[in-house]
Amino acid sequence: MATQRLGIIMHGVTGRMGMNQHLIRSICAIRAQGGVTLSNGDMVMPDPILVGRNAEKMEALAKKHGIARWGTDLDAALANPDDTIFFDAGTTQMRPTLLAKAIRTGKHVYCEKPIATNLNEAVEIARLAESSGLKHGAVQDKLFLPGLRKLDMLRRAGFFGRMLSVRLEFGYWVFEGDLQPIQRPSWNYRKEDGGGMILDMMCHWRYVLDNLFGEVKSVSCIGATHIPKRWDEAGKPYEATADDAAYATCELTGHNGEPVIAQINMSWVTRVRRDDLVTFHVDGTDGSAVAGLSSCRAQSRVATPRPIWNPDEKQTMNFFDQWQEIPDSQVYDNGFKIQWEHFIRHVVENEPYKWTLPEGAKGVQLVEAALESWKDRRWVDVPALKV
Ligand SMILES: NC(=O)C1=CN([C@@H]2O[C@H](COP(=O)(O)OP(=O)(O)OC[C@H]3O[C@@H](n4cnc5c(N)ncnc54)[C@H](OP(=O)(O)O)[C@@H]3O)[C@@H](O)[C@H]2O)C=CC1
Ligand SMILES: O=C1CO[C@H](CO)[C@@H](O)[C@@H]1O
Repeated sequence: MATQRLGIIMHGVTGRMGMNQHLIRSICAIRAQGGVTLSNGDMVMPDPILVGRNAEKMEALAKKHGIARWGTDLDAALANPDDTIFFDAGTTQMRPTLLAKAIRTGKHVYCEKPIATNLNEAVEIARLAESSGLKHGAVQDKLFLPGLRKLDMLRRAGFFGRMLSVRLEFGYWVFEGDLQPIQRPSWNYRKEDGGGMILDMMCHWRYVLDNLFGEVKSVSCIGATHIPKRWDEAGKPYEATADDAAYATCELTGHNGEPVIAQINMSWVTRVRRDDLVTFHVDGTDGSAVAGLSSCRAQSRVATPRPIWNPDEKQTMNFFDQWQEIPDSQVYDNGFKIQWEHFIRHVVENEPYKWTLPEGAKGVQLVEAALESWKDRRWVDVPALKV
Protein backbone atom coordinates (compact mmCIF):
# COMPACT_ATOMS: atom_id res chain seq x y z
CA MET A 1 0.00 0.00 0.00
CA ALA A 2 1.47 3.34 -1.07
CA THR A 3 0.59 6.78 0.30
CA GLN A 4 0.73 9.82 -1.94
CA ARG A 5 0.75 13.45 -0.83
CA LEU A 6 -1.88 15.92 -2.06
CA GLY A 7 -1.12 19.63 -1.65
CA ILE A 8 -4.24 21.72 -0.91
CA ILE A 9 -4.37 25.51 -0.57
CA MET A 10 -7.10 26.31 1.99
CA HIS A 11 -8.50 29.86 2.01
CA GLY A 12 -11.08 31.21 4.48
CA VAL A 13 -10.16 28.74 7.22
CA THR A 14 -10.17 31.37 9.96
CA GLY A 15 -13.95 31.63 9.41
CA ARG A 16 -16.71 29.63 11.05
CA MET A 17 -17.22 27.14 8.23
CA GLY A 18 -13.66 27.01 6.93
CA MET A 19 -12.25 26.30 10.38
CA ASN A 20 -14.85 23.99 11.92
CA GLN A 21 -16.22 21.97 9.04
CA HIS A 22 -13.47 22.05 6.45
CA LEU A 23 -10.22 22.26 8.37
CA ILE A 24 -11.02 20.48 11.65
CA ARG A 25 -13.90 18.11 10.81
CA SER A 26 -12.66 17.28 7.30
CA ILE A 27 -8.98 17.75 6.47
CA CYS A 28 -7.59 17.26 10.00
CA ALA A 29 -9.91 14.28 10.50
CA ILE A 30 -8.80 12.74 7.19
CA ARG A 31 -5.16 13.23 8.16
CA ALA A 32 -5.82 11.65 11.57
CA GLN A 33 -7.38 8.56 9.97
CA GLY A 34 -4.34 8.12 7.72
CA GLY A 35 -5.70 9.72 4.56
CA VAL A 36 -8.31 8.92 1.91
CA THR A 37 -8.42 5.34 0.63
CA LEU A 38 -8.31 4.93 -3.15
CA SER A 39 -10.00 2.08 -5.04
CA ASN A 40 -6.72 0.10 -5.23
CA GLY A 41 -6.14 0.42 -1.47
CA ASP A 42 -3.50 3.15 -1.79
CA MET A 43 -3.87 6.23 0.39
CA VAL A 44 -3.89 9.97 -0.29
CA MET A 45 -2.66 12.21 2.50
CA PRO A 46 -3.84 15.86 2.28
CA ASP A 47 -1.03 18.33 2.94
CA PRO A 48 -2.77 21.68 3.42
CA ILE A 49 -1.31 25.17 3.35
CA LEU A 50 -3.56 27.63 5.21
CA VAL A 51 -3.73 31.02 3.51
CA GLY A 52 -5.39 34.16 4.83
CA ARG A 53 -4.90 37.88 5.33
CA ASN A 54 -3.95 37.86 9.01
CA ALA A 55 -0.52 36.34 9.77
CA GLU A 56 -1.11 36.03 13.50
CA LYS A 57 -4.39 34.19 13.04
CA MET A 58 -2.90 31.91 10.38
CA GLU A 59 0.10 30.97 12.46
CA ALA A 60 -1.99 30.29 15.57
CA LEU A 61 -4.50 28.19 13.61
CA ALA A 62 -1.80 26.15 11.88
CA LYS A 63 0.01 25.56 15.16
CA LYS A 64 -3.13 24.54 17.00
CA HIS A 65 -4.00 21.90 14.41
CA GLY A 66 -0.54 20.59 13.62
CA ILE A 67 -0.44 22.07 10.11
CA ALA A 68 3.13 22.78 9.00
CA ARG A 69 2.42 25.30 6.24
CA TRP A 70 0.61 28.65 6.35
CA GLY A 71 0.92 31.98 4.55
CA THR A 72 -0.62 35.35 3.76
CA ASP A 73 0.36 35.55 0.09
CA LEU A 74 -2.23 33.79 -2.04
CA ASP A 75 -0.39 34.46 -5.32
CA ALA A 76 2.74 32.82 -3.95
CA ALA A 77 0.73 29.83 -2.78
CA LEU A 78 -0.95 29.50 -6.18
CA ALA A 79 2.45 29.64 -7.87
CA ASN A 80 3.55 26.44 -6.12
CA PRO A 81 2.98 23.57 -8.59
CA ASP A 82 3.11 21.03 -5.74
CA ASP A 83 -0.24 22.27 -4.42
CA THR A 84 -2.84 21.15 -6.93
CA ILE A 85 -6.17 21.99 -5.23
CA PHE A 86 -7.48 25.43 -4.23
CA PHE A 87 -10.29 25.48 -1.66
CA ASP A 88 -12.28 28.57 -0.64
CA ALA A 89 -14.58 29.16 2.34
CA GLY A 90 -14.01 32.93 2.45
CA THR A 91 -16.63 35.55 1.71
CA THR A 92 -19.15 34.81 -1.02
CA GLN A 93 -18.39 38.06 -2.90
CA MET A 94 -14.71 37.18 -3.29
CA ARG A 95 -15.36 33.59 -4.38
CA PRO A 96 -15.68 33.77 -8.19
CA THR A 97 -12.62 36.02 -8.50
CA LEU A 98 -10.53 33.71 -6.31
CA LEU A 99 -11.73 30.58 -8.10
CA ALA A 100 -11.00 32.13 -11.51
CA LYS A 101 -7.51 33.08 -10.40
CA ALA A 102 -6.87 29.55 -9.12
CA ILE A 103 -8.22 27.92 -12.28
CA ARG A 104 -5.99 30.18 -14.41
CA THR A 105 -2.98 28.92 -12.48
CA GLY A 106 -4.06 25.35 -13.20
CA LYS A 107 -5.53 24.39 -9.82
CA HIS A 108 -8.51 22.11 -9.29
CA VAL A 109 -11.07 24.10 -7.28
CA TYR A 110 -13.47 23.24 -4.48
CA CYS A 111 -15.56 25.76 -2.53
CA GLU A 112 -18.35 26.63 -0.15
CA LYS A 113 -21.78 27.71 -1.34
CA PRO A 114 -23.05 29.97 -2.84
CA ILE A 115 -20.49 29.92 -5.64
CA ALA A 116 -21.29 33.61 -6.38
CA THR A 117 -23.71 36.31 -5.29
CA ASN A 118 -25.43 36.49 -8.71
CA LEU A 119 -26.26 34.18 -11.60
CA ASN A 120 -24.06 35.90 -14.21
CA GLU A 121 -20.94 35.41 -12.12
CA ALA A 122 -22.00 31.90 -11.13
CA VAL A 123 -22.44 30.80 -14.74
CA GLU A 124 -19.23 32.52 -15.79
CA ILE A 125 -17.11 30.74 -13.18
CA ALA A 126 -18.84 27.40 -13.83
CA ARG A 127 -18.10 27.80 -17.56
CA LEU A 128 -14.47 28.65 -16.92
CA ALA A 129 -14.13 25.59 -14.69
CA GLU A 130 -15.83 23.31 -17.24
CA SER A 131 -13.69 24.54 -20.13
CA SER A 132 -10.45 24.29 -18.14
CA GLY A 133 -10.50 20.50 -17.96
CA LEU A 134 -9.67 20.82 -14.26
CA LYS A 135 -11.73 19.22 -11.50
CA HIS A 136 -14.24 21.41 -9.64
CA GLY A 137 -16.80 21.12 -6.91
CA ALA A 138 -19.09 23.06 -4.56
CA VAL A 139 -20.30 22.01 -1.12
CA GLN A 140 -23.71 20.28 -0.98
CA ASP A 141 -23.45 19.22 2.65
CA LYS A 142 -27.17 18.83 3.36
CA LEU A 143 -27.32 15.77 1.08
CA PHE A 144 -25.16 13.91 3.59
CA LEU A 145 -27.32 14.64 6.63
CA PRO A 146 -28.38 11.33 8.19
CA GLY A 147 -32.01 12.51 8.32
CA LEU A 148 -32.07 13.25 4.61
CA ARG A 149 -30.27 10.03 3.75
CA LYS A 150 -32.96 8.07 5.61
CA LEU A 151 -35.67 10.07 3.83
CA ASP A 152 -34.01 9.32 0.50
CA MET A 153 -33.91 5.62 1.37
CA LEU A 154 -37.69 5.74 1.92
CA ARG A 155 -38.11 7.40 -1.47
CA ARG A 156 -35.90 4.87 -3.24
CA ALA A 157 -37.81 2.03 -1.57
CA GLY A 158 -41.06 3.41 -3.01
CA PHE A 159 -42.41 4.09 0.51
CA PHE A 160 -44.25 7.30 -0.43
CA GLY A 161 -46.22 5.91 -3.38
CA ARG A 162 -46.96 9.02 -5.44
CA MET A 163 -45.15 11.90 -3.78
CA LEU A 164 -47.50 14.85 -3.25
CA SER A 165 -45.75 17.57 -1.30
CA VAL A 166 -42.86 18.50 0.94
CA ARG A 167 -42.87 21.11 3.70
CA LEU A 168 -39.48 22.42 4.73
CA GLU A 169 -39.19 24.34 8.00
CA PHE A 170 -35.78 25.86 8.60
CA GLY A 171 -34.76 28.29 11.26
CA TYR A 172 -34.27 29.41 14.81
CA TRP A 173 -33.84 32.69 16.67
CA VAL A 174 -30.56 34.44 15.88
CA PHE A 175 -29.91 36.90 18.68
CA GLU A 176 -29.92 40.56 17.81
CA GLY A 177 -26.79 41.20 19.89
CA ASP A 178 -28.10 43.72 22.43
CA LEU A 179 -29.25 41.34 25.17
CA GLN A 180 -27.63 38.03 24.21
CA PRO A 181 -24.40 37.58 22.20
CA ILE A 182 -24.90 36.91 18.47
CA GLN A 183 -24.41 33.32 17.25
CA ARG A 184 -23.92 34.02 13.52
CA PRO A 185 -21.52 36.49 11.82
CA SER A 186 -23.08 39.94 11.44
CA TRP A 187 -22.37 40.06 7.65
CA ASN A 188 -25.24 37.59 7.26
CA TYR A 189 -27.64 40.47 7.99
CA ARG A 190 -26.03 43.02 5.63
CA LYS A 191 -26.94 42.70 1.96
CA GLU A 192 -23.90 44.73 0.90
CA ASP A 193 -21.66 42.11 2.58
CA GLY A 194 -23.24 39.10 0.86
CA GLY A 195 -25.83 38.45 3.58
CA GLY A 196 -29.48 37.47 3.34
CA MET A 197 -31.56 34.37 3.98
CA ILE A 198 -32.50 33.82 0.34
CA LEU A 199 -28.88 33.92 -0.91
CA ASP A 200 -27.72 31.79 1.99
CA MET A 201 -30.32 29.05 1.99
CA MET A 202 -32.04 28.88 -1.42
CA CYS A 203 -28.82 27.53 -2.94
CA HIS A 204 -29.00 24.64 -0.44
CA TRP A 205 -32.68 24.01 -1.10
CA ARG A 206 -32.08 23.79 -4.84
CA TYR A 207 -29.90 20.68 -4.63
CA VAL A 208 -31.97 19.19 -1.79
CA LEU A 209 -35.20 19.57 -3.79
CA ASP A 210 -33.68 18.44 -7.12
CA ASN A 211 -32.05 15.36 -5.61
CA LEU A 212 -34.64 14.16 -3.13
CA PHE A 213 -38.04 15.36 -4.25
CA GLY A 214 -38.03 16.57 -7.85
CA GLU A 215 -36.57 19.05 -10.28
CA VAL A 216 -37.46 22.67 -9.43
CA LYS A 217 -39.60 24.22 -12.17
CA SER A 218 -40.84 27.48 -10.67
CA VAL A 219 -40.81 29.52 -7.50
CA SER A 220 -42.90 32.10 -5.68
CA CYS A 221 -41.21 33.83 -2.76
CA ILE A 222 -41.64 36.64 -0.27
CA GLY A 223 -38.67 37.79 1.77
CA ALA A 224 -38.65 40.03 4.82
CA THR A 225 -36.30 41.94 7.06
CA HIS A 226 -38.20 41.43 10.28
CA ILE A 227 -35.48 42.86 12.56
CA PRO A 228 -34.07 46.06 11.06
CA LYS A 229 -31.46 46.77 13.74
CA ARG A 230 -28.83 44.39 15.09
CA TRP A 231 -25.52 44.60 16.99
CA ASP A 232 -22.27 43.31 15.49
CA GLU A 233 -19.27 41.37 16.85
CA ALA A 234 -17.95 44.54 18.50
CA GLY A 235 -21.32 45.31 20.09
CA LYS A 236 -21.89 48.18 17.65
CA PRO A 237 -25.43 48.72 16.33
CA TYR A 238 -25.92 48.43 12.58
CA GLU A 239 -28.77 48.51 10.10
CA ALA A 240 -29.81 45.01 9.03
CA THR A 241 -30.18 45.49 5.27
CA ALA A 242 -30.63 41.85 4.28
CA ASP A 243 -33.67 39.57 4.41
CA ASP A 244 -33.71 37.57 7.65
CA ALA A 245 -36.65 35.34 6.65
CA ALA A 246 -38.30 34.13 3.46
CA TYR A 247 -41.45 32.21 2.63
CA ALA A 248 -41.42 30.33 -0.66
CA THR A 249 -43.41 27.80 -2.66
CA CYS A 250 -41.88 25.77 -5.48
CA GLU A 251 -43.38 23.56 -8.17
CA LEU A 252 -41.31 20.44 -8.82
CA THR A 253 -41.40 17.60 -11.28
CA GLY A 254 -40.93 14.48 -9.18
CA HIS A 255 -38.63 11.58 -10.01
CA ASN A 256 -41.52 9.70 -11.66
CA GLY A 257 -42.82 12.76 -13.50
CA GLU A 258 -45.46 13.56 -10.85
CA PRO A 259 -46.09 17.16 -9.80
CA VAL A 260 -44.75 17.86 -6.27
CA ILE A 261 -45.40 21.04 -4.30
CA ALA A 262 -42.67 22.27 -1.96
CA GLN A 263 -43.29 24.88 0.72
CA ILE A 264 -40.25 26.40 2.35
CA ASN A 265 -40.22 28.56 5.46
CA MET A 266 -36.78 29.81 6.41
CA SER A 267 -36.24 32.21 9.26
CA TRP A 268 -33.64 33.48 11.69
CA VAL A 269 -36.44 35.12 13.62
CA THR A 270 -38.52 32.17 14.70
CA ARG A 271 -38.58 30.25 17.98
CA VAL A 272 -38.33 26.50 17.58
CA ARG A 273 -41.15 24.15 18.49
CA ARG A 274 -40.61 21.21 16.13
CA ASP A 275 -38.38 18.13 15.99
CA ASP A 276 -35.22 19.94 14.84
CA LEU A 277 -33.74 23.19 13.50
CA VAL A 278 -34.71 22.01 10.05
CA THR A 279 -37.48 19.54 9.25
CA PHE A 280 -38.60 18.08 5.94
CA HIS A 281 -42.18 16.75 5.98
CA VAL A 282 -43.02 14.63 2.94
CA ASP A 283 -46.54 13.44 2.16
CA GLY A 284 -47.23 10.70 -0.37
CA THR A 285 -50.22 8.52 -1.23
CA ASP A 286 -48.70 5.49 0.53
CA GLY A 287 -46.89 7.14 3.40
CA SER A 288 -45.45 10.26 5.00
CA ALA A 289 -42.14 10.98 6.68
CA VAL A 290 -40.55 13.79 8.67
CA ALA A 291 -36.78 14.12 8.69
CA GLY A 292 -34.62 16.36 10.84
CA LEU A 293 -30.85 16.71 10.77
CA SER A 294 -30.26 13.18 12.00
CA SER A 295 -33.53 11.38 12.58
CA CYS A 296 -36.41 10.46 10.35
CA ARG A 297 -39.86 9.22 11.31
CA ALA A 298 -42.36 7.58 8.99
CA GLN A 299 -46.06 6.74 8.97
CA SER A 300 -47.45 4.39 6.35
CA ARG A 301 -50.90 4.50 4.76
CA VAL A 302 -52.10 1.46 6.71
CA ALA A 303 -50.75 2.81 10.02
CA THR A 304 -52.38 6.21 9.60
CA PRO A 305 -54.63 7.03 12.61
CA ARG A 306 -58.14 8.32 12.19
CA PRO A 307 -58.39 11.70 13.84
CA ILE A 308 -61.83 13.20 14.27
CA TRP A 309 -62.15 16.99 14.44
CA ASN A 310 -64.06 17.89 17.60
CA PRO A 311 -63.44 21.33 19.08
CA ASP A 312 -65.67 20.48 22.06
CA GLU A 313 -63.21 17.94 23.46
CA LYS A 314 -59.54 18.08 24.38
CA GLN A 315 -57.33 16.22 21.93
CA THR A 316 -56.56 12.73 23.26
CA MET A 317 -54.17 11.64 20.51
CA ASN A 318 -50.49 12.37 20.82
CA PHE A 319 -49.66 12.83 17.16
CA PHE A 320 -45.92 12.67 17.79
CA ASP A 321 -46.25 9.09 19.13
CA GLN A 322 -47.83 7.79 15.92
CA TRP A 323 -44.65 7.64 13.84
CA GLN A 324 -42.05 4.93 13.42
CA GLU A 325 -38.40 5.88 13.86
CA ILE A 326 -36.14 4.87 10.95
CA PRO A 327 -33.16 3.27 12.70
CA ASP A 328 -29.54 4.20 12.08
CA SER A 329 -28.30 1.55 9.70
CA GLN A 330 -24.69 2.70 9.50
CA VAL A 331 -22.22 5.09 11.06
CA TYR A 332 -22.90 8.54 9.61
CA ASP A 333 -19.64 10.43 9.17
CA ASN A 334 -19.49 14.25 8.94
CA GLY A 335 -21.05 15.27 5.61
CA PHE A 336 -18.39 17.85 4.77
CA LYS A 337 -15.70 15.18 5.29
CA ILE A 338 -17.55 12.66 3.12
CA GLN A 339 -17.77 15.19 0.29
CA TRP A 340 -14.06 16.09 0.68
CA GLU A 341 -13.16 12.39 0.41
CA HIS A 342 -15.17 12.07 -2.80
CA PHE A 343 -13.59 15.23 -4.21
CA ILE A 344 -10.08 13.98 -3.41
CA ARG A 345 -10.81 10.66 -5.13
CA HIS A 346 -12.27 12.60 -8.06
CA VAL A 347 -9.03 14.56 -8.41
CA VAL A 348 -6.63 11.68 -7.83
CA GLU A 349 -8.30 8.74 -9.54
CA ASN A 350 -11.07 10.37 -11.56
CA GLU A 351 -13.92 8.98 -9.45
CA PRO A 352 -17.20 10.25 -10.96
CA TYR A 353 -18.35 13.38 -9.10
CA LYS A 354 -21.65 15.20 -9.52
CA TRP A 355 -21.46 18.12 -7.05
CA THR A 356 -19.75 20.39 -9.56
CA LEU A 357 -19.69 24.18 -10.11
CA PRO A 358 -22.53 24.01 -12.70
CA GLU A 359 -24.61 22.33 -9.95
CA GLY A 360 -23.57 25.18 -7.64
CA ALA A 361 -24.70 27.65 -10.33
CA LYS A 362 -28.16 26.04 -10.29
CA GLY A 363 -28.36 27.01 -6.61
CA VAL A 364 -27.64 30.64 -7.45
CA GLN A 365 -30.23 30.42 -10.24
CA LEU A 366 -32.93 29.56 -7.69
CA VAL A 367 -31.69 32.38 -5.43
CA GLU A 368 -32.10 34.85 -8.26
CA ALA A 369 -35.50 33.52 -9.30
CA ALA A 370 -36.72 33.81 -5.68
CA LEU A 371 -35.44 37.38 -5.39
CA GLU A 372 -37.11 38.28 -8.68
CA SER A 373 -40.37 36.72 -7.51
CA TRP A 374 -40.25 38.74 -4.30
CA LYS A 375 -39.44 41.99 -6.11
CA ASP A 376 -42.10 41.55 -8.81
CA ARG A 377 -44.67 39.77 -6.60
CA ARG A 378 -45.10 36.90 -9.10
CA TRP A 379 -44.26 33.25 -9.94
CA VAL A 380 -40.90 32.87 -11.72
CA ASP A 381 -40.04 29.86 -13.91
CA VAL A 382 -36.70 28.11 -13.41
CA PRO A 383 -35.58 26.82 -16.82
CA ALA A 384 -32.81 24.26 -17.40
CA LEU A 385 -29.53 26.09 -16.81
CA LYS A 386 -27.10 26.06 -19.72
CA VAL A 387 -23.47 26.33 -18.64
N1 LIG B 1 -22.41 24.96 3.86
C1 LIG B 1 -22.75 25.53 5.00
O1 LIG B 1 -23.32 24.91 5.88
C2 LIG B 1 -22.43 26.95 5.25
C3 LIG B 1 -21.75 27.71 4.33
N2 LIG B 1 -21.42 29.01 4.58
C4 LIG B 1 -20.67 29.76 3.56
O2 LIG B 1 -19.31 29.82 3.95
C5 LIG B 1 -18.76 31.10 3.63
C6 LIG B 1 -18.14 31.73 4.89
O3 LIG B 1 -19.12 31.86 5.87
P1 LIG B 1 -18.74 31.90 7.43
O4 LIG B 1 -17.70 30.88 7.71
O5 LIG B 1 -20.03 31.83 8.16
O6 LIG B 1 -18.12 33.36 7.53
P2 LIG B 1 -17.03 33.96 8.53
O7 LIG B 1 -17.34 35.40 8.61
O8 LIG B 1 -17.00 33.18 9.80
O9 LIG B 1 -15.64 33.74 7.79
C7 LIG B 1 -15.24 34.53 6.71
C8 LIG B 1 -13.85 34.15 6.23
O10 LIG B 1 -13.52 35.00 5.12
C9 LIG B 1 -12.33 35.75 5.44
N3 LIG B 1 -12.46 37.13 4.97
C10 LIG B 1 -13.45 38.01 5.25
N4 LIG B 1 -13.24 39.18 4.63
C11 LIG B 1 -12.07 39.04 3.95
C12 LIG B 1 -11.32 39.91 3.13
N5 LIG B 1 -11.72 41.15 2.87
N6 LIG B 1 -10.16 39.44 2.60
C13 LIG B 1 -9.74 38.18 2.85
N7 LIG B 1 -10.42 37.31 3.63
C14 LIG B 1 -11.58 37.74 4.17
C15 LIG B 1 -12.23 35.74 6.96
O11 LIG B 1 -10.88 35.95 7.30
P3 LIG B 1 -10.44 36.78 8.63
O12 LIG B 1 -10.45 35.79 9.75
O13 LIG B 1 -9.08 37.26 8.29
O14 LIG B 1 -11.45 37.88 8.83
C16 LIG B 1 -12.74 34.33 7.27
O15 LIG B 1 -11.73 33.38 7.05
C17 LIG B 1 -19.89 31.92 3.02
O16 LIG B 1 -19.76 31.89 1.62
C18 LIG B 1 -21.14 31.18 3.45
O17 LIG B 1 -22.19 31.29 2.51
C19 LIG B 1 -21.74 29.59 5.78
C20 LIG B 1 -22.44 28.89 6.73
C21 LIG B 1 -22.85 27.53 6.55
O1 LIG C 1 -25.35 28.05 4.82
C1 LIG C 1 -25.90 27.91 5.87
C2 LIG C 1 -26.23 29.02 6.73
O2 LIG C 1 -26.36 28.69 8.06
C3 LIG C 1 -27.14 27.56 8.33
C4 LIG C 1 -27.43 27.46 9.78
O3 LIG C 1 -28.11 28.62 10.20
C5 LIG C 1 -26.44 26.39 7.76
O4 LIG C 1 -27.10 25.21 8.02
C6 LIG C 1 -26.37 26.58 6.30
O5 LIG C 1 -25.65 25.60 5.69
